[in-house]
Amino acid sequence: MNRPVIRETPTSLPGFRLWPGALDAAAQKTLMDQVLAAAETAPFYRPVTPGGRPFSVEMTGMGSLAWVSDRAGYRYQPTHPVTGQPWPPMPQTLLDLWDALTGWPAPPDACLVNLYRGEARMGLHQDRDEADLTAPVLSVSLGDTAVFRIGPAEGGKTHGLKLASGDVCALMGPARLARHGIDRLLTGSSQLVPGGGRINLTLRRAL
Ligand SMILES: O=C(O)CCC(=O)C(=O)O
Ligand SMILES: [Fe+2]
Repeated sequence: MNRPVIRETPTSLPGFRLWPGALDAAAQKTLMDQVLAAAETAPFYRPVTPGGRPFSVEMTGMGSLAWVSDRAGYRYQPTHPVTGQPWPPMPQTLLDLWDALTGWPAPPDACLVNLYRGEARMGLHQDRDEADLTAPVLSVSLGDTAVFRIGPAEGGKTHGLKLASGDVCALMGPARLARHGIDRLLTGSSQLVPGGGRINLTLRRAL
């Protein structure tokens, strides 16, 4: 993978960091191919909320753990909930990206892969199922541009910004528990995802 672009967009939320175009077209394609290869053994599936409502997003995972949701709740687990098999390994390119951008001394152990198609969205939430809530969350966008919404942990005003293919952002430090979600996709804005849509990779330290 090419060295990430160090250009960074300042944002009004301390600890929220955005690297527009961190992955160039070639790096996006390489990563897309790695995700598609992983999805051959760990297929995308549609989780349900603890209340039994299907997510509009389909998910899979990579790494020793991945986040799952079902009637029993939210958690990280070492196996795919449908196949029962271990998650495929996390590509080295993602481990390198984590190092380069977060500088966190320990590697991520979990990569959640979200697939958004059509009207799929993700409601405002905090990422707080991880053991150490001081470790960063690093998020990579591939495919269609999405309108991402983010605001302070405590509530109050949120703002929307576009995340395009190749953009990388992080929730770190004072923004680690920021509320965030995906309002909608700009459908057809990219051809990277076969069949259309957007893939988001979220690297975290679960344990
Ligand atoms: O798709 C995104 O950019 C956000 C995903 C997210 O917030 C999550 O999976 O927790
Ligand atoms: Fe999240």
